[in-house]
Amino acid sequence: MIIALDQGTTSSRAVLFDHDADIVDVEQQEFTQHYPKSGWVEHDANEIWDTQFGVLQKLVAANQLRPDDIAAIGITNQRETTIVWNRHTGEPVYNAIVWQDRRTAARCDEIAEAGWKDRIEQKTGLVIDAYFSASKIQWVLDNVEGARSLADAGDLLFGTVDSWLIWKLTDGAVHATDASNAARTMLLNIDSGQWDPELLELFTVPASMLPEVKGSSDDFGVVSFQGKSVPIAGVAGDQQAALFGQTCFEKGMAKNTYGTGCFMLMNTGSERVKSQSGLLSTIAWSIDGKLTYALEGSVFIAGAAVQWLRDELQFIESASDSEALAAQANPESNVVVVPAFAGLGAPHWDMYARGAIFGLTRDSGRAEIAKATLQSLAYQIYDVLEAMQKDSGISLSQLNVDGGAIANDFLAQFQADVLQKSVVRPKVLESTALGAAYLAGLKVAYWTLEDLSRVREIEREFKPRLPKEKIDALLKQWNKAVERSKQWVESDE
Ligand SMILES: Nc1ncnc2c1ncn2[C@@H]1O[C@H](COP(=O)(O)OP(=O)(O)O)[C@@H](O)[C@H]1O
Ligand SMILES: O=P(O)(O)OC[C@H](O)CO
Repeated sequence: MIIALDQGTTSSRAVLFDHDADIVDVEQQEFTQHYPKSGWVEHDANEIWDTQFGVLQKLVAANQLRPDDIAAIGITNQRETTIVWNRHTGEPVYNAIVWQDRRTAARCDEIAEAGWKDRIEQKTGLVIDAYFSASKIQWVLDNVEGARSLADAGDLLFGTVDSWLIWKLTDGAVHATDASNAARTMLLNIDSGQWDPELLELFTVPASMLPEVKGSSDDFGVVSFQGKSVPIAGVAGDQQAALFGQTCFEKGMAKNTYGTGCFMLMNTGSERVKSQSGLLSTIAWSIDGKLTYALEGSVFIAGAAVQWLRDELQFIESASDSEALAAQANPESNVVVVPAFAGLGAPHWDMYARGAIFGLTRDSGRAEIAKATLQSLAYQIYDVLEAMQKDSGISLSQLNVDGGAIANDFLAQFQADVLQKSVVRPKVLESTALGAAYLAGLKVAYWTLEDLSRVREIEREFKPRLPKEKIDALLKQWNKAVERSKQWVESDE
């Protein structure tokens, strides 16, 4: 069997897969989100480790696993989130700065104004935005007392969450990442797959802090377990892992994952596609020294908007209750929610947009707001899919979906309506974990690529039901709402 560790934005999961790629068991634990200031989002890196290791131990105990039962471990993770720790003590010097965190927006503006936009896009495939790790590392070095001098002395290490977990699991023996995660730092040249000295200088990051960049199906060291060694053999950023888990192995195949955010990725093969529409070019995976690229549309807030309904507005007790509440909404309601809580990602890229509710009338209530919130996920994906079809020149006939929030049938049906395309939901919604398991299993010859293409099963296909004229009218309102939420906060706020 293979164990996948899926370290997401809101929870840590350990998933056990058998040889048919069926889930045998899942253990999951949520952890604390810290919002120290408006626009800032942090995690405690030790809590990330404790919850991740805790669910691994629970999985092992619940299934009475012995070392020989586990062919390999795969790791997949929330990407870009930045951890800096001391290589001697193992202690993080600051909380993990989460991908959603906007604190470095002004620094990113400065870099853009200094004329770096095209050069950064050419090297990294990314747009200049606080989303990526580079400006976050610089922030830690510039703002945490003593960090800069420790870094200059070679005492600090940087890692995205995968590197942190690998380092902890191997007792500090391995400081490594894979190419798909490295591509999200804004420090990697995605053509060569190497760290880029010019970008390291721009973001003032000493090369000694950086992890070794390995393949996604590779040797990442071993975990000692009951006196034996279990290999860590697969690592990928969660969105690229989901693309792999959905067996999108061929150029032109795409998936969308509905988790905390939404991330649509299309495999573009061995060629990177330059986006004209605000999408990212990124490394999908690196296998046997061969890089595969993807076009990506990143939407920052998706399932997180449902958490907002649950936690801040307290309209529902659990995320899944949003489906029944939305069903009670007045069908004539024209409420539109723009969940730009962390600015807007693709294709708009506005760090200063903020969330808004439009079209409220005296009879708008919880149900109407819940429905509009779920609809906002589908509209955001419509915008990204349009951009992706334009950039790639490929028209998708259907959308492969996965992730926690697409278990919601209202959302899945509305997504099919908005796109006027079928939405195809696989049996295993945990494509992210599955992808990491596949990458690990391939490395240790537990599976072959042919095995993997055979095992994907569809649970349900949602076909469009609403007429195009109705959708066009809804999209017009959505576009108006998005325009009005842009540039809401000033850059110096
Ligand atoms: N039935 C549901 N309807 C709508 N949203 C849901 C549902 N179940 C989970 N979610 C949302 O999906 C997200 C969890 O999905 P998951 O794939 O576990 O995300 P992540 O990997 O980002 O932590 C949460 O933000 C939650 O609010
Ligand atoms: O934790 P998730 O699944 O929402 O994914 C987060 C992304 O990797 C951020 O880029």
